[in-house]
Amino acid sequence: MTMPSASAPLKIGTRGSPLALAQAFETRERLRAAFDLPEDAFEIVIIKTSGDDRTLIDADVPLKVVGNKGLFTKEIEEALLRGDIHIAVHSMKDMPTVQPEGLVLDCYLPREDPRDAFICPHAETIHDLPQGAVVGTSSLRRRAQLLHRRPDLQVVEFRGNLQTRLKKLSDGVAYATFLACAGLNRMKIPGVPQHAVAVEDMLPAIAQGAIGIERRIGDTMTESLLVPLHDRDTGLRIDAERAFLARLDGSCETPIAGLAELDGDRLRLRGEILKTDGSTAHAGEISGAVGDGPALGRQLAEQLLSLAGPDFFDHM
Ligand SMILES: NCc1[nH]cc(CCC(=O)O)c1CC(=O)O
Repeated sequence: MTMPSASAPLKIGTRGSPLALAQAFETRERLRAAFDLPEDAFEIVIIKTSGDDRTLIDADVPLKVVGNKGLFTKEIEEALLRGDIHIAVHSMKDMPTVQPEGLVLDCYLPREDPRDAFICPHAETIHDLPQGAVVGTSSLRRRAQLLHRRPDLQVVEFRGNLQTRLKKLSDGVAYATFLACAGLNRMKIPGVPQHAVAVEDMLPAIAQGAIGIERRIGDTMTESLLVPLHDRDTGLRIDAERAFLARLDGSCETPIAGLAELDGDRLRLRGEILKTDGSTAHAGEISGAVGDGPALGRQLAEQLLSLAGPDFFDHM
């Protein structure tokens, strides 16, 4: 196969946020090491997405009103389809369960810590928060899970990059907030008052902590370059979690959480769906052979759907 080179570099498409760039650099480094290539055999191509639009992001409206799935990916996928880039690097948590015609997303880097991080200078867990404390988050899932366990808390909308959010904490706008451990670990920001949240307290978002690499169907050159990058265990876990999500996806506004873990040849999948206000939650788990992840995901989804009943999805 023809290797990428300085005169014909492999073009890596990414958003321009610090986290997205860290993920693109990790992808480049893994490719470079796998094929012993120089850095200039790769070109990082920054693509602006609707999700990056400042007027939308900074406006004081909940993110769900702006739109959710696909918000950060549409323009990048268009560049991929046009052939402007060879691969696109994504946080799998932000990816819809179905890709556009002509694209495939089946290469996953080794997953980072999937847990949420509790960011608070004064407390270590959500149970230590004072009665009625104000917590900032724009995530419907984190809001619902938090209120389910601590109905006394007050949740406020919290947006902006990590630095902005930390400033808001020190300014007293909120007492605590949450971020994904994966993002914090990948950006290697020192001095953040963070504690990983037990998954029993807050089950992560589907695919949290996983990076996926998308390509064009039929681009066999790129396909073979990605072979050594794929992490099998991550793939088995993400396949189970995304099958669970796909079966529930009709309920687009309902907070959904899920986490698959491997133990030898067994896969254990935990899942949870909640009312947005945290008043009700339905959780369950299922175990089976590692290769049966997608079937287990669908089964667990069916289980939770029947527990919840038809009236649960009031936003459908
Ligand atoms: N929705 C934004 C987003 N997409 C992926 C991550 C974190 C990294 C990851 O989960 O891989 C974040 C930020 C956050 O939740 O703190």
